[in-house]
Amino acid sequence: MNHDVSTRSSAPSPAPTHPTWQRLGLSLPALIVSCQAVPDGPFDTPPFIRAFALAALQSGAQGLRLEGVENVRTVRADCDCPIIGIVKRDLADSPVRITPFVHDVQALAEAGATVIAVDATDRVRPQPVAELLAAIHAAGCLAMADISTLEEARAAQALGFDVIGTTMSGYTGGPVPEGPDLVLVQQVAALGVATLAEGRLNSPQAAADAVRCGAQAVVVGSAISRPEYITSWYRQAVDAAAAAGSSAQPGAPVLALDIGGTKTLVARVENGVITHELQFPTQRGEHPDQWLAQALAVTQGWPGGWTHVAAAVTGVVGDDGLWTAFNPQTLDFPPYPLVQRLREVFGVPALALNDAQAAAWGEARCGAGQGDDLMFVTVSTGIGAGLVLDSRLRRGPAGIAGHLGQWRDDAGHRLEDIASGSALGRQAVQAGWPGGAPELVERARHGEPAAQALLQAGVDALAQALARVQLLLDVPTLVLGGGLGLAPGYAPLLEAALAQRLGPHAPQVRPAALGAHAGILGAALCPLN
Ligand SMILES: CC(=O)N[C@H](C=O)[C@@H](O)[C@H](O)[C@H](O)COP(=O)(O)O
Repeated sequence: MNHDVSTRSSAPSPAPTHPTWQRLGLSLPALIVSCQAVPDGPFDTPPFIRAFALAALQSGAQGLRLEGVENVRTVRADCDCPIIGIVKRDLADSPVRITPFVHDVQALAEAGATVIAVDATDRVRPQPVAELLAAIHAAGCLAMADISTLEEARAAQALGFDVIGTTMSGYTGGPVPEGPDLVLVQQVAALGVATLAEGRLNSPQAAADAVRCGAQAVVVGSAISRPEYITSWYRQAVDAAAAAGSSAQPGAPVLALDIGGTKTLVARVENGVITHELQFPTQRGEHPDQWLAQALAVTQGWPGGWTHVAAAVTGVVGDDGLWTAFNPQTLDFPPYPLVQRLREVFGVPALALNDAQAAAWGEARCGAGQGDDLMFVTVSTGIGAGLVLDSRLRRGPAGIAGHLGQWRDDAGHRLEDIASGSALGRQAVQAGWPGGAPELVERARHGEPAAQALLQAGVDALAQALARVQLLLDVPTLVLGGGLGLAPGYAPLLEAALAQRLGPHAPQVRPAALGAHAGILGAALCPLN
């Protein structure tokens, strides 16, 4: 049976640009399935490896990664697809396991491997990586470097490897992380090399995230071809669900974080009441790992413990827990697996959501909108919103529900760039009022026509957007928060602008009741699942 898999992909994909992908005949992004059995487990024989391989190729995989010369030879007899071959050895004098010897390279090439992968980590090894690379190329194969750090990726690129995989990240010391190393995927892709994400892509979502982070191909192994691992993940998940069900009772203590563009607030919340809290500047330019490390450090001595950790953050958090910046001017960082890292750093179950969404939930549960469906709108540095509809917080699978500030008017201006506190502050300074937005509000209150006109223009832009939301959703209550939203005189202006557009159908405008704590309380009161 022949499998010309290079023509099998039905997914629309960009033309392969990197020479490696062209030589392999892969359409991108490519799914490569690693068919490796648990050593000495019930599937650890060439016929089972062959069956996994053929099943994968019949279902959308374009290539395979196989361990062992016999397995490569057996599968090659049945398919023409690219095969990444490796040999694993447990050596007494080196931690390197993947294809450590030149004779392994030669045997894999002879058995039919297209690509040969070697461990290219910076560790003690029996034969230099450069010798293995030369042997791979001499055998007419492509060379893949399995690396664990950006430095190793750079070294492999300099040596002339054809493709670099993040395979070894998490396996060179210390506990193995729960999820894939998407930061490394992103860093390697930025080098401009053919980038293959590999390691702990244990869900379709994780594989898709790796592609979003720049990988042109993904290797998925255990989640497809190690039923023993898959079974144990299910076992752990159902056990954890049972444990969370008993611990995360309403009122149980929660550690809540609110990570904003300028400051991070951390608090322990029990029964909806803040028992401890602390604030520190968000170090812009640092990696999100640092922000979590600082939150962990400052909460270390707090008594009472917590059942889980909940984060409200600026930006977007999707269903998969991946955190991305929506407006990099507010806070910029690479896509970050926030929920997973919270779990790892704090050692307890975790959830995360957008800060305005969290504030909406906080106001709905214990603030200005108790019992009502509502729209929460914060007019502050930016403009954000959150929706509680039919008593449920609407986040959306991508996490973008409520990102009102990102709306653009007909001229292409983003709402928060023309109507937020910082936008009006900039306009005030341009008008000659160095006190920015607060001075603008003050001058408008005292009847200065120029200040009134500026403020009114911002209010009108927001009211225009809110009127459209209202026509779509018919929300009875609009809870208004944020520095500018709560400034004296702002709410009546907005109310009037809404009434002008919606008449009796305008929502009732109420000031937010929880102030700076809305996000942290909302996150803390969010159900864990
Ligand atoms: C570190 C190491 O030895 N990785 C090996 C490399 O071939 C395999 O055990 C992995 O299964 C493979 O990398 C795919 O990863 P995952 O099974 O997590 O999808």
